[in-house]
Amino acid sequence: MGEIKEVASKNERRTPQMTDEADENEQRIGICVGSERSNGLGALKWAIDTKFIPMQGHVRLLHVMRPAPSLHIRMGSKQSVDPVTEEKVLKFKEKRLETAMKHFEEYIELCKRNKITYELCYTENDSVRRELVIQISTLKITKLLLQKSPKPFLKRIVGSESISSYMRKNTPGFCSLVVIQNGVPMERIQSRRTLSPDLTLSRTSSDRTNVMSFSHELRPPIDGGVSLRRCFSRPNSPKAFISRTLSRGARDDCTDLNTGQVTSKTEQTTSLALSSPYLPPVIGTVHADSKLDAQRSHRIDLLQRNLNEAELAQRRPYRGNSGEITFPKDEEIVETATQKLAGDQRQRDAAECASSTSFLSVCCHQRELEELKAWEKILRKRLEEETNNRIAANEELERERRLRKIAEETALEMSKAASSGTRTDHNSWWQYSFEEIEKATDNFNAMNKLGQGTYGKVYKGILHHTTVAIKLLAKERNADLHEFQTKLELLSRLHHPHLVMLLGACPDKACLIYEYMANGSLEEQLYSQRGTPPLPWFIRFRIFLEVARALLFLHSCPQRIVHGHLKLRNVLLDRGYVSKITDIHVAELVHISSISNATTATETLFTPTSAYMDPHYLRTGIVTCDTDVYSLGILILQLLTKRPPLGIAFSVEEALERGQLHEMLDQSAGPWPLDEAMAVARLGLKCMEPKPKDRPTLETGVFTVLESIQKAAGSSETTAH
Ligand SMILES: Nc1ncnc2c1ncn2[C@@H]1O[C@H](COP(=O)(O)OP(=O)(O)OP(=O)(O)O)[C@@H](O)[C@H]1O
Repeated sequence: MGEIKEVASKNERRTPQMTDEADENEQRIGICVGSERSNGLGALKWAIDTKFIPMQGHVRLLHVMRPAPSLHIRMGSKQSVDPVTEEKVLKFKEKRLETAMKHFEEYIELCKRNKITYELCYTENDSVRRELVIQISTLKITKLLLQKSPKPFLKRIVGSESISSYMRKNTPGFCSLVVIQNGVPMERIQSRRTLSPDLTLSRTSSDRTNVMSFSHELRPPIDGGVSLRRCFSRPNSPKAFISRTLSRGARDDCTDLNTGQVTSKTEQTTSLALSSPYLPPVIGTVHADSKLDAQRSHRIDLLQRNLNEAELAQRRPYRGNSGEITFPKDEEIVETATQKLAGDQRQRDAAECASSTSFLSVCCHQRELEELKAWEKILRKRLEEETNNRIAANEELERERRLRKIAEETALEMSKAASSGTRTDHNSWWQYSFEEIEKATDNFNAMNKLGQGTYGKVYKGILHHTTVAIKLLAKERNADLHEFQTKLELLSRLHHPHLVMLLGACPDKACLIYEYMANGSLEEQLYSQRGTPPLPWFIRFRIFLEVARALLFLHSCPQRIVHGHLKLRNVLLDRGYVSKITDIHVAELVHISSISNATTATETLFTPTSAYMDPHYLRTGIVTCDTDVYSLGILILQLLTKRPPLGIAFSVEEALERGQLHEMLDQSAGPWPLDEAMAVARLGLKCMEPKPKDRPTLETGVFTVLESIQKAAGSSETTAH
């Protein structure tokens, strides 16, 4: 506050008369100081930065506060005075003024830094916007800067008109309005209203309360009343100000407790005007010294009035103790009048204190209640959402716990089964209803369709907040329920990092639910069908090994599972391009006898893809684990060359013989390490030997080569990341 005084003292040169008598051509800039810190400060900054306010210029900072509500108390009515309440009022008013002054602090600091003189115009009115228009007229503001702020929470709910739009419509013609938003002027409006400054002084009936008692002669501000305007050229200490306002006359406005509306009582005001001269409509700079003088003079006015009253009442002769008729002495009259004045004043202040405190609390409570109700609504909604989320999360957790338990039990049983050769009938897959599947796929919405294979359509879906792939098997493939469930039992127990996991099923409608593989099939990636960049050679090297590991796992299961139709489309890639084999629901049906290590496939159970098919199987109809090795050979050569399976072995063999393999390699995979590529190409050809006995075994022949080339691939992949 000290600093404020220092700056403000520079303004003492500007008297109200000076302000009022300023040159008609002078630009009078006003800035609306909102109750939020951001609301107006940006406008001032803009005005300074753009020299809208010239160097050593002058600005009027207009801040309107809503008045403290109060009750009308009839003068002279008897009220018991509670000294504590008086103190409360004092504190309340002190706080209020401090609040008002705080709004100005940063503005003053900014003006001071930029050598701009200022006037602080603090007024109170129920309608901030209307008061601003009145201020424009009164202060003859020619340019008003208004910072547009985002609609506050309650305003949004209530949907009331913003100050800026009101000002757009009501700013007097002589004043142009500049609306600043986000530090830039959004609009410059020369109002269409053509009212002269004087005409715009006319107020509405509710404003009149505060204006009709204004005097054109310069009278001091006595009342800090509900809508009375105050202007400071320098901030007085709140205490000093409060003591002034507390010594004022009675209020001229009444408040309806039911509506909370402050209304005027003309009769009351008129009588008050005699004793409570208000600030003149010409708002200029009023110095603290002159205010103090004025205050003193006002007190004398009051005293004078009381003296007159007392004199009238007491000038009557009275009978003394001795029985003689005497007239009261002057000192006695003065004494009585002074006592009456003090008594009246105490009574008024106490009454006002009690009423304003109670009404204030009613109003505050009403407002708080409204806000609280709005908040309560929002919080209730949030609480509901959070409760639902928590319930869903708990359910999911519970389900996962159950699944984990099942998985653990299954693993235990499997290991037991592996050692004892027995099978368990315990379900290890999660069962979903068809309604759940429909909901998960949005009724099998075409947008969710991932593809279609020999056995049915595949959809993307969300089950329990998890993305899954749902394979809806074609009807004719729907085996009897018991058989289907038996298959599921086996498939769901196949857990391997390079096998697509079967998460569950809907046996009634033959739906299989798999983990979702975000990067689709190897075929889609190799031919960039998803618009993704080509797979680099080192990822392809890694995939060879991953697929071989998955095959070895299947072949090593107690039931010895042959995949039977391994191909690019049956190898899927997850988000991190880790490959996993899918579609083993057909292969699992082929149980290889532990004695012969071979079985005959029936047409319905085993439908190989011809180009990938092992010639041995085509010749004999017997599938063995070597059948998968043959398919792996084709897959390797395809990933090296990006060529179709038919005739691929012949082409690669020839290229190798000519020492021209590099011509065959898929150049989009990047610079292949040639030695490693040749080693893999040879391995692929070996896997494709027509006779199974000439093919390498996975454990020895295949892994030896694939693992040896991984070093080159591994270091390149690490560098690529
Ligand atoms: N788990 C999955 N995650 C993501 N996409 C998948 C998944 N399973 C299948 N797809 C997509 O659905 C397509 C069809 O798969 P599906 O297994 O039904 O047929 P296919 O393997 O392409 O052909 P076929 O049945 O003849 O072997 C795949 O190409 C793939 O793009």
